[in-house]
Amino acid sequence: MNTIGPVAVLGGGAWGTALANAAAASAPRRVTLWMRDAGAAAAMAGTRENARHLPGVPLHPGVLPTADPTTLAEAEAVLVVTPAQTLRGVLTALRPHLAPGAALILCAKGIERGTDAFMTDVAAQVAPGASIAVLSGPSFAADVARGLPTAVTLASRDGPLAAALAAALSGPTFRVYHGNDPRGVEIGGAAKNVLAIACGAAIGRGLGESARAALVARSFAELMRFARAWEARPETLMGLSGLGDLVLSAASAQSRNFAFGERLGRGASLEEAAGGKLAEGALTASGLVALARRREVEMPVAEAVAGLVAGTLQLDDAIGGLLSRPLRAEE
Ligand SMILES: NC(=O)C1=CN([C@@H]2O[C@H](COP(=O)(O)OP(=O)(O)OC[C@H]3O[C@@H](n4cnc5c(N)ncnc54)[C@H](OP(=O)(O)O)[C@@H]3O)[C@@H](O)[C@H]2O)C=CC1
Ligand SMILES: O=C(CO)COP(=O)(O)O
Repeated sequence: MNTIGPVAVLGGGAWGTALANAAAASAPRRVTLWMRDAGAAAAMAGTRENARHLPGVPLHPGVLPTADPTTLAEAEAVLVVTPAQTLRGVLTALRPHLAPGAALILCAKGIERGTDAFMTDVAAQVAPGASIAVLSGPSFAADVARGLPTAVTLASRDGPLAAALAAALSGPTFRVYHGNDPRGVEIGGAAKNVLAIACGAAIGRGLGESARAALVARSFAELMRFARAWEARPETLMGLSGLGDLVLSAASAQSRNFAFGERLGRGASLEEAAGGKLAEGALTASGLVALARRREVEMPVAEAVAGLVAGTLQLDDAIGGLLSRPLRAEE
């Protein structure tokens, strides 16, 4: 039974729009899609399309695009879908407009620069006492929006809440599994973006499919080591939000992180490689590596990406560094 009433989505990008559509399609309910730009919200309300971030996808009739934060008060669940580096600012500004009991479902994939904080920690600081969940997994916004089969995970320390939220957002082709290891789920989402950049760079540099497969496997080993050190459950990382999302993002040029790495591999500058698009991994690499070092976790692939995006390491040196590491037992 679907027991969650009105839903709000913060952030009118590709993923926010796709999730707003999914939330409206899963039950007859109001879905408020909050955007920072009143003009863009009005245009979307008129054309019923997010022409900038998700062109060609009709907005579900149940979705109300708006820039007015006072419309958020009725929401029982709030999906927070602005980029990771904006979470603190967006939640700080909008928290006073949210119902005190509203559950926060964090959908950005990243680690905060400067503080190296996980998304759940940022949210807990800004909204102490709020029920917090994380939604992540292999899911391109365009695929979800087109109704292609997709599966994600929604996790909260409050297991029954996670189950209720997952049921409330699931639809015939959008399958939302649930769990109680939000740390594991957010680690998978944040780290896979960094590791996908490495896979893109390898392909862009012409290293071939065998190299990509090796990188995926060694990246996954890094992910597991990191997760164990940061008190996440290994099984979580073996699921949709870890292995599933790593495989998707490492294998598809549809991934902005992969595409960013691929362009770097072909010799583009950092600015050219970004091409004005969001590549969360480039912003998260330094935080991931800092957290890994803090708990003495070896992450050579993530370290290489952090060096590349900081401009302190050249790609061929990064490749040489990875290939000349001492051979050892696989673990
Ligand atoms: N796209 C995808 O397939 C998926 C994305 N994600 C994750 O979702 C998050 C968002 O990605 P996505 O929607 O694709 O990104 P987009 O680049 O498509 O959109 C980002 C949105 O965030 C808005 N925004 C940026 N900064 C702020 C701010 N300070 N305050 C309010 N709004 C802001 C932008 O507003 P404006 O339009 O005004 O610039 C834009 O609407 C990322 O962490 C990403 O990793 C997760 C799964 C799938
Ligand atoms: O997280 C995503 C798919 O699960 C989207 O990946 P990109 O941000 O790399 O496009």
